[in-house]
Amino acid sequence: MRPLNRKEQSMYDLIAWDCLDEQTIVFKNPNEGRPTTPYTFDRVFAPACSTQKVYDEGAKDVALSALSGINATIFAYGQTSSGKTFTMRGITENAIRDIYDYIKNTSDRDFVFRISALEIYKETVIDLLNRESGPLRLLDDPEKGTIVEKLNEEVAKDCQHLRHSIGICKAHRQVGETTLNDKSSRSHQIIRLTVESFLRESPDHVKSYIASL
Ligand SMILES: Nc1ncnc2c1ncn2[C@@H]1O[C@H](COP(=O)(O)OP(=O)(O)OP(=O)(O)O)[C@@H](O)[C@H]1O
Repeated sequence: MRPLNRKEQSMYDLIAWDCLDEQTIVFKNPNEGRPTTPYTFDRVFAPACSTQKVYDEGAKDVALSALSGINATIFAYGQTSSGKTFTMRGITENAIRDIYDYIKNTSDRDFVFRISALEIYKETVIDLLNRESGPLRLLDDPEKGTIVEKLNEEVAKDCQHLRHSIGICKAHRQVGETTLNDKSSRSHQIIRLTVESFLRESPDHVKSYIASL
């Protein structure tokens, strides 16, 4: 649950749900006489929870599992203005920090990161790292599944470079207004990070491959 934003506070809105515990929320029924139904989740984060806590307890393990070769996805789903963009930004920043801390502490391996980012807006797929490329086509590949033709994939040279690329995606996203959110994303965004890692003592052809990136 997110706290009320400035606009909602200025309109004296009220939070409609109570967190009973870390798994349960219940609708605050204005008609006290009628019982309300509790809804149970794996984990509920109350409005005062920091994004750091949401990341630590809800996303960190998934983000770091990618470093051990497991495909991992973190996604936010919900109605307009529920806090998806806000939360995903915090999660992405925390994940980048932890990934680069992991690299620093893994001295026997070299890592290569590639980033790609797309936006789906009104049925059109756009490359967020190269908006000028125009709408991209989706193709069905019998082995790889759905692929996005000509989607740019950049090698992230270091942490700053990765943050810079994510900043470009943020700047390139469509923003509009909905009745509930002045800065609604009005679109879906997918950021993909691909990780390759090699033992430092790799054969020469692997070292020259890394150097060529
Ligand atoms: N955890 C939070 N703490 C404080 N403010 C928040 C939090 N989550 C969201 N907000 C604020 O609530 C508003 C709506 O959030 P956000 O834009 O992230 O929603 P959204 O789900 O991405 O909406 P849309 O689908 O319309 O793009 C913004 O003003 C944002 O700053």
